[in-house]
Amino acid sequence: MPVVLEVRGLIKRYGRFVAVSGVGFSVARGVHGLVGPNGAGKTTTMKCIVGLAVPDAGDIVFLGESLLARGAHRLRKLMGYVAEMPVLPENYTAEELLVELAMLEGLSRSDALREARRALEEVGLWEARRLRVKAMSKGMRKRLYVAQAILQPRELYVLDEPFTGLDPEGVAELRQLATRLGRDAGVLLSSHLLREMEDLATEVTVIYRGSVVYTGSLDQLRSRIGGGVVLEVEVDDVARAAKLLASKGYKTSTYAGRVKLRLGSREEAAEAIAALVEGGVKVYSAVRRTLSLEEAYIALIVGKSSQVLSSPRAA
Ligand SMILES: Nc1ncnc2c1ncn2[C@@H]1O[C@H](COP(=O)(O)OP(=O)(O)OP(=O)(O)O)[C@@H](O)[C@H]1O
Repeated sequence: MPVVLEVRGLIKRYGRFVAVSGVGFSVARGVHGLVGPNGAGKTTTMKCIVGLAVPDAGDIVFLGESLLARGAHRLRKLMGYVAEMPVLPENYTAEELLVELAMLEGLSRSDALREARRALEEVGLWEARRLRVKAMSKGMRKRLYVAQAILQPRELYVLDEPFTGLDPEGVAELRQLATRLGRDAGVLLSSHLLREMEDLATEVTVIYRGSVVYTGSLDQLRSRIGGGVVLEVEVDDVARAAKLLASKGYKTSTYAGRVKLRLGSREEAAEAIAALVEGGVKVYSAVRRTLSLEEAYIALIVGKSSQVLSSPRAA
């Protein structure tokens, strides 16, 4: 797969604060997920790629050319960008706005109209093409912003948290669109949820506090960290159960009347339950299941499995 974009040792500071600290990854054709919790540095990295922020160090190589070199801005026409919180002029209709933008990109009026209409159809805004931006819902604005990014074929699409503000239908449509775009181009798509990358991205880069903690295939990431097994036990006294299990060397977390622990083997489940019963704890139910991708992701970014178990939302 040819590499479309290579980010090398990217550093970006805001004053003395280092927001991005030596980030490196490469994007080939297809969808590449840029995943990390809030404040990890996803938007800053993307802004450096699309030229809205100037890196302090490192390099960004796009189609074999450094974007930091003189004159490289012409290459940015080959990138489509969807910002996390787009601002659009309120008085334009969807169609007028896209035609203007396409003409700014150098298309003739008739070509601009044709491409604007195609883009409107692709993002599901055809019916709303005569609606003014000010009358649009958040989700419609988001779709319109996606439309401006696909006005012309690009080599790279940079989509910053594109699913935010979209309804489930909008999310499904955008996932399809991203997959379609990824057939002929690189698509760098950010999210704070790794699970959003399932059945979408083939490659992912996970960043945490400005540094890359994983870059590579989603399958490899899954097999590397996703093989864990979790036991959830519903008990009468969670505090006592947690203390008992801790004394046996288990790392636990508790929530909603349950104790959750990570297991190394099947036998450990039986041992843990036996320890609870012998210790006088009433066990109402016990469920053994594999670690979800999201739990594994939290384990990866936090670097220790005990933190995984403390997240009830991950269950
Ligand atoms: N213009 C700025 N000035 C100062 N600090 C900034 C600026 N922009 C971002 N930061 C800081 O840099 C860090 C990374 O921010 P960034 O927006 O890149 O993270 P993110 O991964 O996109 O987060 P989110 O998922 O919340 O959008 C954060 O701590 C943020 O507060």
